[in-house]
Amino acid sequence: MALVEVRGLKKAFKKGGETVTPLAGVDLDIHQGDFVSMMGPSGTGKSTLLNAVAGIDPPDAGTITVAGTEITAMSRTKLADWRAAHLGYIFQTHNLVPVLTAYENVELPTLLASLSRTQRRERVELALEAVGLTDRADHLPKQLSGGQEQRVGIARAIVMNPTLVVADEPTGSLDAATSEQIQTLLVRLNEELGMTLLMVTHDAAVANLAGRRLRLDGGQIVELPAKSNARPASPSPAGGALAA
Ligand SMILES: Nc1ncnc2c1ncn2[C@@H]1O[C@H](COP(=O)(O)OP(=O)(O)OP(=O)(O)O)[C@@H](O)[C@H]1O
Repeated sequence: MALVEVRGLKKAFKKGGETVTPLAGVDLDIHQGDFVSMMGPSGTGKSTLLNAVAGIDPPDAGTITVAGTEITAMSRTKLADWRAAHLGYIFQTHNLVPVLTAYENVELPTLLASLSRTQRRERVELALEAVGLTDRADHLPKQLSGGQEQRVGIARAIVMNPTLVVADEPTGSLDAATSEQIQTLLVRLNEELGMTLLMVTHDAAVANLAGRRLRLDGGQIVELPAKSNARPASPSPAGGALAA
């Protein structure tokens, strides 16, 4: 059984007098340890699919099952609890709370879980270490570079050792050098920490980091052939250092 099973997913929006149908019966399997990228024309529905899989925006029809739990059958309240425990979301812009330090921003998701102070501290320290920012823990977002802010956002996404990490244009607002740092980090999350990643990007080079590349167009998913220079699928077990 795949880690994520999407079946017959449909979503339409009314725009003016028209109906747009970004998802017209999408089927998709994502396996444990996959790094999957998704490209496609602007406005085609990539974020709509990502947000459905993330349990943020429910579909009109179809089912999404993650690690055996059908999230499309959950109430809004249960879904919020599920997201807190199982989902990491990496945004295009980091969305850090400006008055909190890097440490406190990463700590936020842990406050929703029943963890002791020591367990919380261990998780936050591991996540900051994973993104190479241990020495910036006490800095406010305005004291960090754009790349460091994005790394804090990534640490916050992985601090609960999520079942699935989704990323919507994670390098979209970064300069080329900073984008490369974040690309390296995404590959490490997958290869070294065994995280399962679903990433939307407009950048073909970033999409090519992934072991599997998808294209969403006309409401359907197309699996692109593996690139000859693509990295092999990661064999590493889920959890890695953050599993503690
Ligand atoms: N809440 C909404 N209400 C109405 N229409 C919406 C809503 N959300 C998305 N849409 C429409 O659905 C379509 C798909 O949007 P979506 O943001 O998923 O595309 P995308 O592929 O992620 O685009 P981009 O690459 O530009 O980010 C677009 O036509 C968009 O305008």
